[in-house]
Amino acid sequence: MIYTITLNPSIDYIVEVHGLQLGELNRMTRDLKLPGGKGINVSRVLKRLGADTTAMGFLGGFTGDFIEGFLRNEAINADFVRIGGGDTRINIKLKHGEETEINGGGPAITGEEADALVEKLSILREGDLVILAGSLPPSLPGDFYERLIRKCRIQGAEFVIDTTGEPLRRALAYQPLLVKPNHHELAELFGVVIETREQLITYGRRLLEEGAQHVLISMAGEGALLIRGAEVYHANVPPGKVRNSVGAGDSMIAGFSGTLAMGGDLMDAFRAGVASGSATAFSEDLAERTRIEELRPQVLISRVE
Ligand SMILES: Nc1ncnc2c1ncn2[C@@H]1O[C@H](COP(=O)(O)OP(=O)(O)O)[C@@H](O)[C@H]1O
Ligand SMILES: O=P(O)(O)OC[C@H]1O[C@](O)(COP(=O)(O)O)[C@@H](O)[C@@H]1O
Repeated sequence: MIYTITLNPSIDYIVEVHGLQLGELNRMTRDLKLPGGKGINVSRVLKRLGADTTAMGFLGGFTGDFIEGFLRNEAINADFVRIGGGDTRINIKLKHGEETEINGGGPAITGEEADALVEKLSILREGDLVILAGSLPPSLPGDFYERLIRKCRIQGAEFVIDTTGEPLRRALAYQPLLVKPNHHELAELFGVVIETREQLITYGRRLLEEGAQHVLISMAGEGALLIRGAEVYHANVPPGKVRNSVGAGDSMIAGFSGTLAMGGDLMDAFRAGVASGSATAFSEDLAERTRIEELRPQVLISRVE
């Protein structure tokens, strides 16, 4: 069974404004509300790829109700801790020729609510996969991901983690099946400027040395690198018109992890990851299966080292 954990879900409020004028009244030319947060996006894409998951994390208020209802409509199992201290955040995705994102901090979560989520993980069994993804709401302690990971390990489950900074760093020692920084997050993690593919590989390898089993470095329209042991592979992205890159990284994690979990080999997983990421970048909402299947054969993988 695959579980996703989103500690800080969101409603993604996608707003399009032509000719945005700061300091003036602007009218939306289009808007759309979607459930968001990294683990929730992974659950939605995995459902489309034919894998059932249970989505977990924290939800609160009317925004939490919206997300639960949306997941129910898509027949995705949800087992969230309901919080009393505020509404799940609303993240603004402003399309004005470019994409500008304004993400909320997140509601207050009490110690008891945090404990309740850890307790829910007692359901995990050997062979399960847990995908932990997204930012930590500010009210949770910095080591909360580590607490969840320790619980996964005690229960015998594998885990994937997609977060940034110190929580990602600390997760490495527990040997995640996959980490997927984008090129900016990798540079930020090591406090360096990265300008070449060689530098990406050097710092990607450090994540392996610190414990990760596989490292995917996503580079938006430039494709991705996969590092495992001494091997390094590059994948291009297929051609297409970019409509919405929000959720592209989450879709990549879903395609990669889902393929491995369903018994596919590493190159199948890499190809599915890139095709899923690009299919989302070329769609309004997250990618549909048909689009992913259409792009899959167009992803060309080459061994770099
Ligand atoms: N502009 C794009 N054109 C084609 N594919 C894209 C584009 N942006 C993202 N993707 C696909 O999605 C994957 C993840 O995107 P990226 O933006 O690097 O991740 P994140 O959303 O985590 O920042 C990329 O490796 C690629 O396969
Ligand atoms: O938890 P964070 O880092 O604030 O990110 C949350 C945001 O990331 C998303 O999950 C999209 O992530 P990606 O574009 O990296 O795939 C949005 O749905 C959400 O608004």
